[in-house]
Amino acid sequence: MNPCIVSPSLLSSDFARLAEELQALEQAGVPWVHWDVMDGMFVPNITLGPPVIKAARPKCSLFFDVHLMIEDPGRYIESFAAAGADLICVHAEACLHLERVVSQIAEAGCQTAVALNPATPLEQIDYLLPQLDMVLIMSVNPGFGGQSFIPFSLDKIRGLRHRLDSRRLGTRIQVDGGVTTANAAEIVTAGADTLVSGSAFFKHPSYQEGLAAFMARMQGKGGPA
Ligand SMILES: O=C(CO)[C@H](O)[C@H](O)COP(=O)(O)O
Repeated sequence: MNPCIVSPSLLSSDFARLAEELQALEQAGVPWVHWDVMDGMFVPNITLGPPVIKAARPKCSLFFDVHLMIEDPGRYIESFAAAGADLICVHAEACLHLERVVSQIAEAGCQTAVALNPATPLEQIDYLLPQLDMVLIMSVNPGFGGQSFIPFSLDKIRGLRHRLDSRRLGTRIQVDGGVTTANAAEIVTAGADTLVSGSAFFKHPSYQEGLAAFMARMQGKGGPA
């Protein structure tokens, strides 16, 4: 399994102070940040696009984990890559030709990832697993922060961990939605190595504390929830 990573979801950050937020996260030792890109079509919410990511890119060296919750994302892969994405994640449900879009991400020089909504079965990406750097298991229906973790997601994480290990694949398993310090250990025990957290992470008085609390839980050391 890969080393555990926390990727705070910027959806819960202060967008009016985005550059300062990124710098504070970097200083706290956070390795990745998760950008939630929403188009008001694939999900019932609208957030940001390539110009915001491009403006943020020179402000920090954080790994930009870009989650596209948009229809037909193949139209925008090169724009997000040029804006500074390190990893681009597209939804299986949003792509008519998923293999083509994943190849497009790799050709654009980014790490590749596919997200599955809670009700989408793992079988949809079986053939693609060797081409993926990461699979994102959505543990809420995408669109908004602050929702509750859907319990059957744990079974899905276990199923994916089994599929990856039996094929000796080092693909990361990311989990997004309702992830807190109270359930982080259970999610990692199920097989995930990359946790996205928005509301639970940003509620910590300092990002250093937030990161320490999540890492302690992910490494099975307990600590305050
Ligand atoms: O993709 C998302 C919503 O679609 C967010 O990344 C996710 O919901 C994070 O927020 P929280 O940790 O508060 O659930």
